[in-house]
Parts: sequence; C-alpha cells; structure tokens
Amino acid sequence: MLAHTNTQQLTKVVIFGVGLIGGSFALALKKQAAVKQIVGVERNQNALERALGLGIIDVAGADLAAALDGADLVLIAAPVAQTEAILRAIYPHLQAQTIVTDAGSTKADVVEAARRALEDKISQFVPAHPIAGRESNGPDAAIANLYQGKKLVITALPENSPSALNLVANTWQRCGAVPYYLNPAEHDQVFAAVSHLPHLLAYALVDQITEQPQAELRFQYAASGFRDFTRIAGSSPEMWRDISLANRAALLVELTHYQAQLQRISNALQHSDGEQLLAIFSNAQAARQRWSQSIESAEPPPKEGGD
Ligand SMILES: NC(=O)C1=CN([C@@H]2O[C@H](COP(=O)(O)OP(=O)(O)OC[C@H]3O[C@@H](n4cnc5c(N)ncnc54)[C@H](O)[C@@H]3O)[C@@H](O)[C@H]2O)C=CC1
Ligand SMILES: O=C(O)C(=O)Cc1ccc(O)cc1
Repeated sequence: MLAHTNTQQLTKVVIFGVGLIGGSFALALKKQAAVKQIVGVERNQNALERALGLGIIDVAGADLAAALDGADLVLIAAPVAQTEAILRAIYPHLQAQTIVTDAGSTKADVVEAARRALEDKISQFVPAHPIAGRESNGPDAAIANLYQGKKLVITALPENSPSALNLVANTWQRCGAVPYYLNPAEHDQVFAAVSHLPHLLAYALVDQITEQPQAELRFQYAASGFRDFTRIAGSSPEMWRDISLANRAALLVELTHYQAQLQRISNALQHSDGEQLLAIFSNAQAARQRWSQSIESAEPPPKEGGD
C-alpha cells in the first residue's frame, strides 16, 4: 500500500536526536524544500551545535513548549530506551494538529512506551522504522540521500487516522523512502533475525578476539572478509545495547537457532564431515545470491556509504 506523495510544504518539523538518522531525515527534507523550519532537540550540546553548524537544523530547541508550538511533525531519532522519557516530556505541549513518529529499530517496546506516555493522545503517534543506516553515528555522519530507495516500515496503531499515517508515509517518501506495513511483533521478529542478531555477532567476534593472546597480531592480518563481517561492530554501543534489551525475547530465539547451527558446524568439524559443511555452505551461498540479486540490487547503497 503506497501512500500518495503530497508535495505541500510542512511548516515545522521537530527532531529529537539530530544524529545519523534524525540528521539525514532533516537533510533530505531540506534538499526537497519540503519544510520551512526544522527544530532540533538534543541531550548532547555538542551534537546540537554541530547540527546547527552543518545546516541540518535551523533552530536549537531549548524550550519544549516553544519548540513544539505549531509543529506539523515530530521525529524521535534517539536510542530506543529514550523514547518514553521523550514522549512524556512532549505530552503536555503536544497540540492536536501535531503527529509524532519515531525511527527506532524496535517497535513493540516503543509502542508500549508510547501508550504509557501519551495515553489519550496515542492516536497522534505513528511508530516507524527506516531500514537504512550505517555504522557511523552523530550529526557528522548524516547524509541527504541515506533513505533513497530504502524501505520505511510503519507499524500502524489501530488508533491512527488515515491522515496521520499519510503524513508520516508522505514525508518519508519525500526523503526517497518506500513505505511498508508490518505489525510490531512481526517487525521485531524479522529484525531480530536479519539485523539485531548480525550486530550482536559482529560485536561478539571482535570483542572475543581482543581477549585472545596475540590479539594485535591477529588484527594485523585481518583482511576484507573480517572487515565486511565486522563493519557493523563500529556502530553505536548505546544504540545497540538498547535494541538488544528492547528486543531480547525475539533475539534470544534467534540466538538459540544460531547456537544450534554452530553446534552442527562444530560436530561436522569434529567428525571431519565435509559433506555436512558443504551442504550448509552451499545452501547459504545460494540463498545469499538470491537475496543479493532480487532484493539488495533494488536498493543500491548511497555513494557516501550506508546500508
Ligand atoms: N544507525 C542506524 O543505522 C539506524 C538507527 N536507527 C534508530 O534510529 C535511532 C537513532 O540512531 P542514530 O541516529 O544512528 O544514532 P546517533 O547516535 O547518530 O544519534 C542519536 C542522537 O540522539 C541524541 N539523544 C539521545 N538521547 C536523547 C534524548 N533523551 N533527547 C534528545 N536527544 C537524545 C544523542 O545525543 C544523539 O545525538 C535509534 O533509535 C536507532 O535504533 C534506525 C535505523 C538505522
Ligand atoms: O549499517 C548497516 O548495515 C545497518 O544494518 C544499518 C541499520 C541499523 C539499524 C537499523 O535498525 C536499520 C539499519
């Protein structure tokens, strides 16, 4: 279901967290002249000043009442554990015409936090997740074309009005994203398998190599396979701690499957069972080729790098 792209200019967008995701959203909207004014709200003063200096935001919002006054859209782009506190701070100043959305990598916890914090105003919150990013974070990592051709998953609430859903879908479409719809539980199961587990494994591998004797010698000889497998271990630890804890139930299920797979591989090695190794590797190679040809090729990464 694709929403019709509306080209009307928004008056005011407020972004909580002007790092990679919030900053890239702002730059994309500015490139399209899709908004008159972007206000940034930050926990980190340096990030806020940097976002102003880079022209990502027009105004640094210190006073929340003033920041939210007359806003069409609010984007929460901070680590997911911050969501409830941010929504509680927004609540008293949230006007009837304002729609709030988020960019969090997990959705069931975000929806629960939103229900607790927004109560009677919950219909104004449209949970969403752009499936685009990179391992660098902060305002300096923000790029205008990060979302070009990438998916935006909306986990709509039954309370959301069609116009609220359209505003969020349309605004992301103007950043180049393509809206898709899942429910929060489906979303969290899917992303546990293909995003959260891979990040956990990349961190785990690099961390355990640092513990080994001759770690430096090992890192010295690591090549492109190591770089590709571990690129995402360069991502923000706070963000990934929050995602791991928020989606721990689905992540534990995926971790159990992965451990069983490692056990099969370990058994094959112990028994010098080349046939078993070949079966696993060949199946994985074929599945990855299919994915790469049919899905990934439709979403080429931006020139500056990213997912
Ligand atoms: N990095 C990625 O590739 C992707 C991240 N996401 C999600 O987007 C969100 C933001 O991630 P990034 O932009 O990568 O992180 P980031 O670290 O680049 O930016 C987050 C910003 O939020 C600020 N912040 C933290 N707590 C805050 C609070 N209470 N109020 C206001 N600002 C606050 C931080 O100071 C920081 O500048 C996270 O929820 C993450 O799960 C979603 C898709 C991709
Ligand atoms: O850096 C990468 O390759 C990513 O996988 C980016 C990413 C990180 C978190 C998300 O919720 C979505 C995309």
